[in-house]
Amino acid sequence: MKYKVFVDGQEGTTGLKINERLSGRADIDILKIDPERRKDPEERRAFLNNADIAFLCLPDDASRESAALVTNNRTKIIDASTAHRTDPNWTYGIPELSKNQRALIKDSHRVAVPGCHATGFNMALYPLIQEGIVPKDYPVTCQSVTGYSGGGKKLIEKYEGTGADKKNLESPQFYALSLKHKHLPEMQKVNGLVFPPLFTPIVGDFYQGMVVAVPLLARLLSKKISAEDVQNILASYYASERFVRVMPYGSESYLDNGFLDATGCNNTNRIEIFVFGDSEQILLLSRLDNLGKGASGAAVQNMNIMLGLDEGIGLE
Ligand SMILES: NC(=O)C1=CN([C@@H]2O[C@H](COP(=O)(O)OP(=O)(O)OC[C@H]3O[C@@H](n4cnc5c(N)ncnc54)[C@H](OP(=O)(O)O)[C@@H]3O)[C@@H](O)[C@H]2O)C=CC1
Ligand SMILES: CC(=O)N[C@@H](CCC(=O)OP(=O)(O)O)C(=O)O
Repeated sequence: MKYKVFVDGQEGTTGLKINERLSGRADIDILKIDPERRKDPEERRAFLNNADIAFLCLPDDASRESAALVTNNRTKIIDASTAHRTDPNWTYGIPELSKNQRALIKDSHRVAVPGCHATGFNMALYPLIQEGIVPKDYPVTCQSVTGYSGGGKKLIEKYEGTGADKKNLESPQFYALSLKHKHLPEMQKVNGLVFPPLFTPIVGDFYQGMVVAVPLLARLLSKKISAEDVQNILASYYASERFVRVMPYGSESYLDNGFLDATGCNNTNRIEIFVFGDSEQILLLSRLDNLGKGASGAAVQNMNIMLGLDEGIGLE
């Protein structure tokens, strides 16, 4: 028996990647909607309700619409958008987050794939909140450097399209300067933070890959702890996770003459967590592929879990 999978948003950046990841699989039958009718709600309703698994790779409003179009209780939905990430009726799709999360995902019919920045942020910070090291009222800040595919077709067109004024795009650019980035609600909720983090993302002139930084001041933590201790804690927290690598403390050998590039996990479902610093300052850095563990890789990992399969099938 093959599982019937429908990708709503099959022509988009995330949809195409999911198709790529699933196309070689003998256990999956991908249901293809006529491209001309891909935005027609009635046609989508038919495809959505015929699928065992429906991936939503759509803008938020269209994702909400698709979720409402599913009227049977069999189709399982995996939503890559921001629409349902803090919705209590949906399960947050980071299986490695805690001991229970994988089981919750397995039993769920509605899984929200986390935002790419939020994935790096949550996976670095959550264990330290759980261990009572970072207090929930800590004044958390986060910086993140990402490739432009994170902005989907519109931002790709801006960087690659003909007629684009490339001059402005040569230097990395700060964005989301309203300080209301769409990932903030999930960053705050997952960790139970009292205050939203101060989050400043930066987009650069490269296609994919990202590094998310969370700096911590040891004197503001709940326990006396050094960067090396934090690395030990994260390494044991994720010790059995195949897609999470907590890099050795002081991992100078993973740097290129002191530089850390954002593309080191590209085309994988891997996340690498680095810890730098000393007994006063601690810097957590998560490196991942925004299109891998930050989107389509995570979506497929969640699907494998929801189908009761080995979660690594089709993932590197
Ligand atoms: N890119 C990334 O790194 C990540 C993206 N995401 C999230 O995944 C979702 C998809 O993002 P991404 O793939 O980058 O976006 P894209 O803009 O690349 O793709 C979105 C696709 O949805 C289609 N679409 C728009 N409205 C409708 C509709 N009403 N019905 C059917 N299809 C529609 C678009 O059509 P058309 O081809 O005509 O534009 C496009 O093909 C977003 O919510 C995004 O936030 C999540 C994690 C990472
Ligand atoms: C460069 C860029 O604009 N990136 C997007 C995030 C992409 C992502 O993965 O977030 P979603 O899953 O919520 O789309 C942004 O920061 O809004």
